[in-house]
Amino acid sequence: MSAKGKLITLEGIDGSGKSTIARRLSSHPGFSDFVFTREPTGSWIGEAVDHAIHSDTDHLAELLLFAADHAEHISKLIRPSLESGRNIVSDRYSASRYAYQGMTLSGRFDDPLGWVRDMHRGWTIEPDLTILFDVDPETAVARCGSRGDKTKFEKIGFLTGVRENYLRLAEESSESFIIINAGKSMDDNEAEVIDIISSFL
Ligand SMILES: Nc1ncnc2c1ncn2[C@@H]1O[C@H](COP(=O)(O)OP(=O)(O)O)[C@@H](O)[C@H]1O
Ligand SMILES: Cc1cn([C@H]2C[C@H](O)[C@@H](COP(=O)(O)OP(=O)(O)O)O2)c(=O)[nH]c1=O
Repeated sequence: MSAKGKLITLEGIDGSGKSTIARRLSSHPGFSDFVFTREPTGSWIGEAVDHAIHSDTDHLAELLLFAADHAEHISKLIRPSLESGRNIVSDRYSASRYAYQGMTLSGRFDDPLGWVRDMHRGWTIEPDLTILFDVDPETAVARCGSRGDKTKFEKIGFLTGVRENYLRLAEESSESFIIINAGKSMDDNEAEVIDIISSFL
């Protein structure tokens, strides 16, 4: 039986440049045997999530859709790929929920980030490594300026809170988080991420 694969996740606020790097890695020869995936997924539940984030859906309902998409992602792709020894890079994963829904649900729970994290316990698969693309929200929003599929989350004030949540997560799980300064060029970000993943594996 082959050894278990590793789960590496890319996280950060909208416009931090994760998807650009995921796309570059997926065509890099050193990553040809990796599984590349993302959340929200392309499943029908992911489509429902997409509907939620482009409307004024109740925030708890929205969290539960994201979580349902995560459960489907784990059972259909993440667990089988890891068990067959494949390494995975996922553009967003559970920490997106802790950071974003930790913001949307503020006012509804005393510690929304902690509440959302707790509701994943017992069924999620924790990443082996999370690379946090840290960038200031002004830069991130400016980068997103021209893109057509803007979500309701791409606002400086909101993303400032999401960034704080990510930094809290990184501090609380420092053994599995690496923070990069994603304000650099795409080439520099790519080189740094390749270095991090190569030394991790
Ligand atoms: N390091 C960078 N410097 C300048 N622009 C960038 C950089 N990384 C990504 N971009 C641009 O910013 C926008 C958002 O990037 P994207 O990778 O989709 O971010 P994310 O997936 O984190 O939301 C895209 O138009 C992309 O071309
Ligand atoms: C996975 C996930 C994403 N999100 C947010 C982050 C994004 O604003 C949006 C996903 O849209 P997407 O177009 O995938 O954004 P990006 O290119 O920045 O990754 O949903 C959550 O709020 N919770 C989650 O659990």
